[in-house]
Amino acid sequence: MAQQDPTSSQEKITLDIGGMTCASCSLRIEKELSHLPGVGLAEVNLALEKANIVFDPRLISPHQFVEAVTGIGYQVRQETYRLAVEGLDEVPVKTRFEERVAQMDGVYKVVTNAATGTATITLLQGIGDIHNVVQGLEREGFHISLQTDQARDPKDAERRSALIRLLVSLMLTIPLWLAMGEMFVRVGPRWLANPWVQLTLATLVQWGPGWSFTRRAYQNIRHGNANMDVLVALGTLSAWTFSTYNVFAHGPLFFDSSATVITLILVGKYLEAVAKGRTSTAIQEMLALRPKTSQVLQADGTYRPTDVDAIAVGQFIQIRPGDRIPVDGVVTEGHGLVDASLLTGEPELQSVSVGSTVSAGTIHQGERAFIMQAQGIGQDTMLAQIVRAVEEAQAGKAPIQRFADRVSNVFVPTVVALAVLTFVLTGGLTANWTAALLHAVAVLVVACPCALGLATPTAVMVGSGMGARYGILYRNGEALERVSQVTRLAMDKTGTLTEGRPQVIAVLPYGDVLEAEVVGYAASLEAEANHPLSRAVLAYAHNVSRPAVEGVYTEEGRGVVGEAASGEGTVVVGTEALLRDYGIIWPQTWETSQIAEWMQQGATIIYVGLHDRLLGAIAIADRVRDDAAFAIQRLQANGYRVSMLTGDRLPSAHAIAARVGIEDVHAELSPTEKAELIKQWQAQGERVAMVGDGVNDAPALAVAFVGMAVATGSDIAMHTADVTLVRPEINAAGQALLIGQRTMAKIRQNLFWALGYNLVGIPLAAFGVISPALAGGAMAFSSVLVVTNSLALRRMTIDTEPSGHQPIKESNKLWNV
Ligand SMILES: Nc1ncnc2c1ncn2[C@@H]1O[C@H](COP(=O)(O)OP(=O)(O)OP(=O)(O)O)[C@@H](O)[C@H]1O
Ligand SMILES: [Cu+]
Repeated sequence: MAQQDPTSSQEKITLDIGGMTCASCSLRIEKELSHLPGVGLAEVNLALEKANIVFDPRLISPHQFVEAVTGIGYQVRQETYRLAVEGLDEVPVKTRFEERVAQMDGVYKVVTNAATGTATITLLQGIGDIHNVVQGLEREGFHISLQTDQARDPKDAERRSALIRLLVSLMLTIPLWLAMGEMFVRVGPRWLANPWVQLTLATLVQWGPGWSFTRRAYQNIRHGNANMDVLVALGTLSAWTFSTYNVFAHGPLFFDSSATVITLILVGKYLEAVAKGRTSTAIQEMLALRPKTSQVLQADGTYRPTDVDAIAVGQFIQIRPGDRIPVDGVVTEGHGLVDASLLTGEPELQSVSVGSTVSAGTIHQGERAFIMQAQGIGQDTMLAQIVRAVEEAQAGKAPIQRFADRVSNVFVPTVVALAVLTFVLTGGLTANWTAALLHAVAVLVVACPCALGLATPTAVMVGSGMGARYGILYRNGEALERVSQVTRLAMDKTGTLTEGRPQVIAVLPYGDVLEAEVVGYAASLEAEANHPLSRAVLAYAHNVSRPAVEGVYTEEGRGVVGEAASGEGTVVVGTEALLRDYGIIWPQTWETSQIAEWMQQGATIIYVGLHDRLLGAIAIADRVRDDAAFAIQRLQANGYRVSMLTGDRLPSAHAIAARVGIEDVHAELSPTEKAELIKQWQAQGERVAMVGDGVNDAPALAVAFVGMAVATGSDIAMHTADVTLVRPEINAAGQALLIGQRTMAKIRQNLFWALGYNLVGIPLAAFGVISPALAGGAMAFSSVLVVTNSLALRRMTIDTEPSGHQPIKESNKLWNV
């Protein structure tokens, strides 16, 4: 596989695809793209209208993707911008400009006009960002102004023209209904019954608003594909052709059928598009969290409103009460009260002061303004990362969809065959070829491949959007599906069940060793390590002198080792076993009762040794997360087995486990042993979700059926985890499982409905129980129903109280100093 070849480079792009009507379309595009050279993976999402492509940029360029997609009759949506460029009338400037622009990310086409001094740049939607292009060009020394700031969303235009088509179609069809009614109830003007009037109206519908179906059907058939349009076009065209023939042959007319089917399907498709648009509201809401302008410090010392896109790293920004924070950064003056609920789902306001980090998209709810300095802008902000993560999850396919894809692949040909069969059998048996044709037409238009195609992706979109609202990010549709099957949770102790902000609570020097010596040596080593325990030691040792050490390295899950620069020997900090391994002689009787007592209270003990001498021990305690006990109890009440895995000693582990209500404790595990244990459980048929913070549990996260990473700090780019919990709460793990279950239930419901609809609808149509017009209406609304059903997921309540159980009300204070 290309990804495993170290010499190949992989890039990923997302294209916006237009013109798809059902799963046959998305599968066809997928096939076309994945057969291109240099493409590793191509996934096309029908609901989002997006194609995700992983490719090797040295073998293929995005231009070829666009050609491939348009070549089989679909469009890649583009955005067009006009720029005024200074000096464009000089040939060298013009040439250089064209060269530069063409090389920029996402630029599909550039057309310059020397006479007007303007350039028209076409960007591929989803890849190109006009602000980046403009900034890049300005860095190259061009003087540019953007004339149309916001490209019109091509989807809006599509939707508008769809609405116009549907209204035109409706206006032309209503007279046909009246003509129909006239035959029965004798109302309405007589001339409507005139065959020529009917022919005119139906022809206008068929070749006006209905042309889009015929055109796309033709394009599909020409490329060896059969999609929904083929069914609609075949059905309506045969009704129309036969009626037209009958105008001359004086036979029965059923122009109203073809026109009604077209009108109803246009209505259905329009409603479907509107509903599909709503499945991504979670992301749009998140993007709207960014303000347009903010108060940025100018050279003259005043704060003035500045476009958020123009904020640079290092600039100072004034955040007034009620302001939205524009970029990621750190507070440099004053303090604030930040509401991050829309970003992470965390309901409580966080108070921030000088040195605290703040994230773009959060809201300042305090009384007074504070000043922050920009650190992360644009695509680097946590908000941007979250949005990207959600978008990626939404675009990917859940495994359950493969089933729908398989059905879709043969769906249209099967339906066409059934329609032919209906025509031949009904005609042959009854000799009524008019009825035979009507039945066949009904079969063609009642069959709905779109509901089947939309069943999974719309639910995945709404589900992952719901997750984002609660600060739960699924890596892809597969992760969403997997969490629904979890049977057991393995919880890491440090940083997961506890807050991951451990503090030194006591130092116990051995013999006549000085406390400063114990702390000093420990700090020298810990300065080079990256472990929550290191931070605790360093914070405690901030005014203790640290002896120089060399060649420091980390013994994963055991401690840190180095050489004293003074030549006194090896310095070791970590577990008792580690110190023994390095030849430190353990004193027979030494304060063991004191240490045991600390461990009983949940503290972690680390030891410090030099050469062969024990210098002492440091006790470090971490607060248990506020909601841990409640969340664990809730998980257990919901039937999950919960276990604790830790590298720490058993007594300390038991102390914490008792506090949160976990009975199954596995202590003194190395990172690989944690992974082994999970493998063992999985071999016994359990599906394990490992919840960890990514420090020393990456192997376990990787082997687990589901890896859930509790995000620490502002780095949520945890690409190895299936689920990232942005909100630092254990309860989020349970909510992640719940959202997965609900989403999968919704998908099953959708698939059941979509399949059942076709299984019932097609026979009914074949036996003439439903007329073609009714069939068309049913088909249109069945897909609307599927999307609406997915949207109902948004109303799911993720309550935070356990059902029937009271949260344990126990003091969370770990240490009584
Ligand atoms: N940087 C370090 N300094 C000192 N001791 C360490 C260090 N890293 C690990 N240790 C020792 O090794 C033990 C196991 O470490 P490990 O990182 O595997 O687990 P942990 O952080 O205690 O807990 P958990 O496994 O729950 O995350 C720790 O309890 C500690 O005694
Ligand atoms: Cu349909």
